[in-house]
Amino acid sequence: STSPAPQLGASIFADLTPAELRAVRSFLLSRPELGLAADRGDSLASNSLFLVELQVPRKSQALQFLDGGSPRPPRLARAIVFFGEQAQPNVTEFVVGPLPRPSYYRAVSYKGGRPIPFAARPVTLLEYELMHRRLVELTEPLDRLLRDTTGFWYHNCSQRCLTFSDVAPRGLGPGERRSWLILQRSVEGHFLHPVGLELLLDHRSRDPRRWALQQLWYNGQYFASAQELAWRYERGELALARPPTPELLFSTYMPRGHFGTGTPTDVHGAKVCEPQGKRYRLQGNLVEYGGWRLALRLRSSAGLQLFDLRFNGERLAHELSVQEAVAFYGGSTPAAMQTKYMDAAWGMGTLAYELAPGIDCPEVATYLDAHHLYDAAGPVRYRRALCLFELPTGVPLRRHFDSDFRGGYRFYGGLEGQALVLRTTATVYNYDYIWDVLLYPNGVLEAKVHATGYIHATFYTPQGLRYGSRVHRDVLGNLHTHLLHYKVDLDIAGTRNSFETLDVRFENISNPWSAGERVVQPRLHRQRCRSERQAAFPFGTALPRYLLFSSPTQRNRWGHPRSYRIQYSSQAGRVLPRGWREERARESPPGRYHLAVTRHHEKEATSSSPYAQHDPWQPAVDFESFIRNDENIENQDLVAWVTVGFLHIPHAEDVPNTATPGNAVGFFLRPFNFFDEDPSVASRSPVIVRPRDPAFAHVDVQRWTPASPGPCVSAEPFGYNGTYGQE
Ligand SMILES: Cn1cnc(CC=O)c1
Ligand SMILES: [Ca+2]
Ligand SMILES: [Ca+2]
Ligand SMILES: [Cu+2]
Repeated sequence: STSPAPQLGASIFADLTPAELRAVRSFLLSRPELGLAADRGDSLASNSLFLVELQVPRKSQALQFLDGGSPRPPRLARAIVFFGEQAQPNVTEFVVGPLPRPSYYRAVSYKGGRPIPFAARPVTLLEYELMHRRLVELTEPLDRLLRDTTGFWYHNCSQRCLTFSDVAPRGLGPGERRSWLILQRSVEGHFLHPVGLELLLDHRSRDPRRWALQQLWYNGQYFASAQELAWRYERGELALARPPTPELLFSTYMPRGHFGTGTPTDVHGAKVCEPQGKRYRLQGNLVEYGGWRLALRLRSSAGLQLFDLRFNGERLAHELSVQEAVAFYGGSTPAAMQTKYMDAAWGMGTLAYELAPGIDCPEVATYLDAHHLYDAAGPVRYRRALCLFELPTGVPLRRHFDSDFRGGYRFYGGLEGQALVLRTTATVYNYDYIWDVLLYPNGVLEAKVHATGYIHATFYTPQGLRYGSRVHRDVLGNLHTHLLHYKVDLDIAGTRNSFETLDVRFENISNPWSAGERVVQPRLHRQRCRSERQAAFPFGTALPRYLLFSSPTQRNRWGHPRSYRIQYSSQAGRVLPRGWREERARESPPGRYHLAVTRHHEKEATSSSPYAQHDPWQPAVDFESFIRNDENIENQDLVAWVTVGFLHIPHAEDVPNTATPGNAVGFFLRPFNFFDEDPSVASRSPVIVRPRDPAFAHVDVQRWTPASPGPCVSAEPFGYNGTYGQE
């Protein structure tokens, strides 16, 4: 587990242990003035503790401690309470401390200090259970219709049951809480089995008896009530959805069909092995590998959060973390057109379910459990929520064959390619995101996310074809844009940095060595961004190709400012037209921008919140306010807010699942004149081969690793000839 090893600096960023989570819960429950219910019972009109997690130390305190001299910052917790019992129900966040024996708490607010409306809270398991119970009652009039046309039903069901997927936002303006629900057959892969009925359930009241269906959509038509729909059915006035055909379940992983070649797939394929053991070190939440050293944790809201990222002892970033994942859809059904998912509100960080060895991570990976106190009466253990492993990248980190162009060579040099992978997943209902951070021994860090799992699908009608592909008889895969948001608090050779872009412009000059001729060629075009507005790059405009964070004072041996570069692998684009009334909110967090560079402020710790999904119109964290004051960003502590993403137009091959190849986006952090040469020269893994005689009959192999790696790699010892020529 990632429980803190207190002697290590990294431990100040370690997630709370189960004992610490329990201590915070007991302390808050013991405060009579908070009136917290010990168990959530059956009522939404109670005061309940929703979340407890680490309150990350302030950056200034953390650095003073990590860089020596100052005492360890107090260990604090963040707690979210739903005050549902009050006349004016609300959500309040608290800081609780000090751990391990808390003695105080204080309410805290987001920048701007706006109270968090009760209607903005995430949906709890209790609310889902109550929604289900109410739906059993409300769908009773539809029993016959559902049984006849789908072969499944909701009311009084023990087998052949229907289930639902709910979409969000849950309304069209602040304070609303009414959700469109997509009814689906409860079979393996139910997300691909919409039955053609969508229901709008108003569940705003704290009293579920007052919850009601406001509208229904059945096979292309709207109805004001379940009774109206049932009545139209009884009278034979409905265009009916067709019952399912008794074929193999198309949404299953069960194999079917054959490949066109005889490649065996019933034996194991290639595997990762560590012939001489692990080369990385994990102590508590501290990871060390190939020059890298960092602290990790898993935030309940958004997941992976790394701190104090260093290479060769030098800090490169204070923080690198996932902030939000959004998916904005289009469609002809009400649920599809309403779907703008913002996954932090669905507890994305807690949705890191068990990783399967050999599939989700190599067998040899190290697996870590996580503990979350999120919508539960105590800490919940998530087995194997995170893994780390050294991965052969399958491509050399660098190599050169130095040909003599006469059938021989002067030398061959190669450095095998490996990276340490930190991996976790988030299964946000239908979708599975695989979050990776890769550490390469040349000082490069890659953040990458793969999308897989089931598409969010709706019932096929011909009108749907404007919004996606028909992927089965009754199923439309709706188009959507995925946006993934990261915070990168780069500290390049110190906390004071400047930001500039570098690209090329073409110059047209007279040719200095041939009078009368012209030379057209690229030259460097450098643009220093002096303020936050200048460093905000909206979608729809070309992102300069080099985005550089530099030290204002330190230069490398060759006189260049020591810099790191952010390099994108992304096809993110706009999800709503600018200016549309919900654009500001719905694209917030920083979904308007490929990149925004802001001044670091403690009050701007995250770009999203668990409340963004349910109150996108007045977001608790208004990212635009981070840049609205257009602060100077020269020689300041800077934070990069990075958005990557892609447009997903589902297609037949998204069945049964979206596949990872081609569905990965991310970014690299790459040194750019930060070092004097490639720091991977420190690796002892290169192999150099030199011919020993002019006939190439013998070679000298120079290496710093054993000639034969060990038992799990082919027994053939290393050999190299290097000559080439006619047979
Ligand atoms: C229900 N839900 C919330 N987010 C998702 C993932 C994207 O489609 C699903
Ligand atoms: Ca600012
Ligand atoms: Ca910084
Ligand atoms: Cu998708």
